[in-house]
Amino acid sequence: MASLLWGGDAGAAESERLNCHFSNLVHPRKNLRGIRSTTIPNIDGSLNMEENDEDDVVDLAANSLLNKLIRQSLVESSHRVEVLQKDPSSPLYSVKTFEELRLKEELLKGIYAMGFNRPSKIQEMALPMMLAHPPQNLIAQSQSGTGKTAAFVLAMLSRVNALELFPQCLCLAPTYELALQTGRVVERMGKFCVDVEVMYAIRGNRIPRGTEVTKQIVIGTPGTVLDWCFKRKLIDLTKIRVFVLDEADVMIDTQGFSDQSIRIQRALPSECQMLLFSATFEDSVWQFAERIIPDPNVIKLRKEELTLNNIRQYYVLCENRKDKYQALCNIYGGITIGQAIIFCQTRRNAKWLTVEMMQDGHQVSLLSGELTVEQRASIIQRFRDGKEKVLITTNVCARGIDVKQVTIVVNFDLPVNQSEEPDYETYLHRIGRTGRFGKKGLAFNMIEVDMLPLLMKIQDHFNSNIKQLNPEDMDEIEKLEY
Ligand SMILES: Nc1ncnc2c1ncn2[C@@H]1O[C@H](COP(=O)(O)OP(=O)(O)OP(=O)(O)O)[C@@H](O)[C@H]1O
Repeated sequence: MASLLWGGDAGAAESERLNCHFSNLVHPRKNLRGIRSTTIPNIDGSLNMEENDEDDVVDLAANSLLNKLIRQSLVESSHRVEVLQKDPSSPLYSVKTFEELRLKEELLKGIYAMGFNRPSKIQEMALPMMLAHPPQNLIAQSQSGTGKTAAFVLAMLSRVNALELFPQCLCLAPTYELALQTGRVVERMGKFCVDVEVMYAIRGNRIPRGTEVTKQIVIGTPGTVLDWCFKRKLIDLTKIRVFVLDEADVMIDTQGFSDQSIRIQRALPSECQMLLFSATFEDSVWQFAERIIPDPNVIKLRKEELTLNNIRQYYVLCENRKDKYQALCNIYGGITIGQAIIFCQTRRNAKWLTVEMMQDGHQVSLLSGELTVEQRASIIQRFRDGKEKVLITTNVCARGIDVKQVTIVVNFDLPVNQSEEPDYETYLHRIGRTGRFGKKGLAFNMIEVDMLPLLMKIQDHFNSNIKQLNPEDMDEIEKLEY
């Protein structure tokens, strides 16, 4: 291991940590791409919040990491699986137990030590294909949290030869932090695999030219991996047996990563097993997947259809921001609220509303884009645990984050795009936070008069009925139920 370090400085300590043999990786407190870390707002009443009028942009990589940090267990998917097998006559049954996969004893021990009892839906379908002889290529899509990482980690750990001291499995992830998360799964699942080691090809882990890399599994970001393979010649791609492209949807969202991944893939031997995973499957992801994975089996979960059918939508006409706040208080006082998420368009509005509500004695928390991912994860966790009943947020929370007990969504500001037109997708995703899994939900839109035409467009677009509510009419408000 000493040969992999580059001196006795702080960097060496970092490198030592990154190259360790399944040691406990400490997650470095770093910010993700696109997340500004300047000031962290105090939401404890002592408000030194800097005024920042920026809209928060949705960062796919940050959302993906956030989901991993707050997820405690498998997301049970009830969606239909579609399987397109490369060779339909090949007898690749799905499996119901891990034993049926004839995994190495030490892997079964690792799986059970992680508390897994049986394969998830995606694992049930994908593992027989991934572990088949000869190895088969696979493109797999399944929503976030359904067990994809565990599936391909199992495939990598099944195929490594601990006695051969060179990289045999290569996994590309879109960010430093996501690579570390995958590495942790390799560590935990491979806990009983003696002499199997993982190495991180990520920025900051600088390895001297000519160093011999002896670890069998390399996880990294495309840029650094490319550098290690072609410039520094640390990895011999012709010896790679399993190539994994994780989070393909996030990957193609990042400038340059598709091309870099394709360059790496082109240098792999034809017998290398190629696996691609993605939580979503838009056309662009599909086109990329087909370019990079030759002759694949395909597993897809049908998309979750977000609908507005079981959500009752209302709007309240207001003169200004103060007026909107008053209406919100009336609604809040008039009905029993489980938990509510309130969306604002800008950070400035979100902060203003947080202060107002706190001064009125409400327990609220604020989630906006300048927080680190770890801070956001902890806020969402507290909200999930019911420690706060109201979460005020910008668009950072519109997608992907699942808090089941939310019964009310408030659009304190309507979502609009840069051309000042309604942002229908975001509306659907915001409102879709409530009324999930057949439960009923309520949505309120606080509308200043000039925004009314936009609300009407939203109503037409979704062909749904958004009813006007008089915020002074407490009788009517009290009759609302969900
Ligand atoms: N068969 C299983 N039984 C029980 N828990 C599981 C099983 N497979 C995975 N998990 C757990 O479920 C959670 C989600 O799994 P995993 O991270 O593999 O999902 P994912 O689909 O890769 O998510 P993402 O799209 O965010 O990458 C993790 O906490 C993991 O430990």
